[in-house]
Amino acid sequence: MTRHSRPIIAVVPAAGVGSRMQADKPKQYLTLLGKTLLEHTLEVLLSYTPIQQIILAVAENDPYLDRLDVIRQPKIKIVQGGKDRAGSVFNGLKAITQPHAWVMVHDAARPCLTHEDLDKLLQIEDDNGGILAIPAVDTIKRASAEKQIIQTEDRSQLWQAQTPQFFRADLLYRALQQAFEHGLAVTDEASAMEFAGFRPHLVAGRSDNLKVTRPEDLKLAEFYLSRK
Ligand SMILES: Nc1ccn([C@@H]2O[C@H](COP(=O)(O)OP(=O)(O)OP(=O)(O)O)[C@@H](O)[C@H]2O)c(=O)n1
Ligand SMILES: C[C@](O)(CO)[C@H](O)COP(=O)(O)O
Repeated sequence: MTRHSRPIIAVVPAAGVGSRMQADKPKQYLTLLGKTLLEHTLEVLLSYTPIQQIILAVAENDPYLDRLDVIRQPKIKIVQGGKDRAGSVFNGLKAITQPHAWVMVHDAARPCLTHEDLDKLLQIEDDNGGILAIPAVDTIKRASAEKQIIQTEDRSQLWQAQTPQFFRADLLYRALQQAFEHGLAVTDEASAMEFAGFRPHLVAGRSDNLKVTRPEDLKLAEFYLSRK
């Protein structure tokens, strides 16, 4: 199976409530430049031709999804999300039917992703897979439970993980299963793959591929999208 012949499937976890956003609806349905955050994210993936299918994991009884025309695109398949992000991703993986597929897991909350970064990720072809990430640019502090700064970390080898995270779908499925069985708290796919013994590659991404998480992130994301 060469790099160019493997099926590429995107799994988009979009079943969160966005509690840190403190908004009146889940953040993926907040509007930027006249479209929801989810529409922006899906449009980036739909327009990236190497992606053959998008599996979208949404909350059970999501009352917003049906209002979006984009979800009726034939490339998009809807599945029910899980109790946490990893559960939503796992449900998405279960819906992949293509043998030898590779999966790009991308947060619905990251609408500013570029095809330029996707191209970089697509260069990965060994079973370790890889993720977009940015090197730490601030001084990093480790704080005690009382949030008192107790020490400064060496940031020279620290990176902030982003998404997409790109792996062979079958290997990621098994790695997540193993992580769940061992009660591992999985906040990204790479942590499950590392637990399974793989060494995912770090691919330097753009710092504007932010995850919209807190209220102030929305205007920043809108600014980045306006420059596209
Ligand atoms: N049970 C969940 C929880 C999160 N997500 C998705 O995972 C992505 C990244 O998670 P995060 O930014 O934490 O989103 P939320 O969990 O919605 O935010 P919060 O933690 O502030 O509630 C988001 O696109 C979110 O919709 C998901 O699919 N299923
Ligand atoms: C997957 C991720 O975006 C990589 O940084 C991050 O772990 C998601 O964390 P969240 O708390 O679920 O937003």
